[in-house]
Parts: sequence; structure tokens; C-alpha cells
Amino acid sequence: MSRLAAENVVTGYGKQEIVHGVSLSAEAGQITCIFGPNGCGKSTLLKAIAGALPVWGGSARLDDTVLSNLPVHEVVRQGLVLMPQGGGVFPRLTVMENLRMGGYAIADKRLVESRIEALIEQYPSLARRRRTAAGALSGGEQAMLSLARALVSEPRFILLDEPSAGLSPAMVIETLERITTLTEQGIGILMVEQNIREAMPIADRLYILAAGEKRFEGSPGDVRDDRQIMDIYMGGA
Ligand SMILES: Nc1ncnc2c1ncn2[C@@H]1O[C@H](COP(=O)(O)OP(=O)(O)OP(=O)(O)O)[C@@H](O)[C@H]1O
Repeated sequence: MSRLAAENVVTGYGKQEIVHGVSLSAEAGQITCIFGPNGCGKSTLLKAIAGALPVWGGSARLDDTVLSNLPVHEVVRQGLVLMPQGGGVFPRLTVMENLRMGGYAIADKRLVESRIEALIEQYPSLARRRRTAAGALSGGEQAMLSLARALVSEPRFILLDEPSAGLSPAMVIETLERITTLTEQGIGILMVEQNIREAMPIADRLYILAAGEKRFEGSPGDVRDDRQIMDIYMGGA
């Protein structure tokens, strides 16, 4: 079983250190959630693990491979993709063009096309709108497109930054259900979520960050009640 681990990761922007030495791990076939108040460094940590930001100290590794400071395409080749906040679809590109972007690190373009064909069958609303510009899709369809695009490289782990943000309540449920289905295929999910109420029931393991530090680590069953989470959010432990 694959394991993604961050060990004492330190990172930030410019001279500003945002994440002050956070360790966490995520297992294949499980959903690991990172919660925490706005601005505490969740997205920054996710980006550092995915190679989108330099790691100043510590490391991220996927099994025995150190990912820290590898170029993003190499991180993707190692089996890890980041779905950024807002999905990161290219609004002017069509559905098919966006999906092809998911295979940019794969040299064999015929392989990319055959993977896309297999994937798109599982997303009927995308299959019907192959030549539609992604910007014309609904928020829910864009969320599905970014998830499908992440799958083109057949990752072992997907890092999701607030996949439910901006979605209608029904789409939040559908998106989280899709994510749960991915774990049944053995994919590991490391996910930042604001929507604790919806995400907690599907989480196998959770971490809470505050002010760039880890404040809680455990299973959802270890959380006594909402009050405990609020206390951690407010800076206690
Ligand atoms: N590109 C950037 N340049 C400089 N500072 C940044 C940048 N992106 C984020 N920050 C700052 O880093 C801190 C952590 O931001 P981050 O987005 O990681 O928090 P977060 O926990 O994901 O919050 P949210 O839930 O609001 O997305 C914030 O103070 C933010 O202003």
C-alpha cells in the first residue's frame, strides 16, 4: 500500500514563513482531511507537498521517493496530482482540451486519448459537452471536469483543495461521493475542506491546523464533539 508523508514541512511565500514544520501521512485507499481556520496555511501545505511551492525545510515523500522540490511534472509522474482551489479548469479551453491537459506529463498521446475516452464514459454530462468551453459549464460540471482531469494521469494520490467550495448542497454531496468512489479504486485522497460537517463522515483520518501548526491528528471517532473542534480552531488543543 502506498503512503504519502509530509515530515516537518516548512514553507511560505517570499520571506514569510506560513507552515512551521507540519508532519502528516495519508494512506492509499483512504480519505485524509485537513481542517483549520481561514488563512492557517492549509492550501500552502498542500501546494508544497504537490511541488507547486518550494519546501524550505523537511520533506514530502511518496513511499521511498522524496517529492520535495521536484518539478511538478515529475511529481505527477510519481503518481501525485493537485486539484487546486476552484478546480483550476481553463475556461476558454473545451472539455476535451482540459482533459488533455491532465495528460501533459505523458508522452504517449494515444494513451492519453484512450484514458480520456474510458474516463468520460463515467461522466455523462461531460461526454455530452466535449466541445463546450469549460467556462460555459455549471459549477458542478466544472468540479467534475477538474476531478476527471486529475484522473487522466492515473494518480496514486490526489490532493484536493476545497473540492466542495462554491457548489450547491446537492453537488457537494455528489462530489464527495465521487471522491469516496475513488478510494474504492485504491487512490489515496488528501483533502482540505471547510465543509467539516459533510467531509467528516467520509474521512478516515483528519488533521487540524491552526496558525501553520498541527493542532490535532486522529480519526473522526477521536473527536469528542463540535466544541472540541471549535476550541482547536480558536487556538487551543
Ligand atoms: N501567493 C501568496 N503570496 C503571499 N502570501 C500568500 C499567498 N497565498 C497565501 N498567502 C498567505 O498565506 C497564509 C495562508 O494561506 P492559505 O491559503 O494557505 O490558507 P488556508 O488555510 O488554505 O486558508 P483558506 O481556507 O482561506 O483558503 C495567509 O496569510 C495568506 O494570506
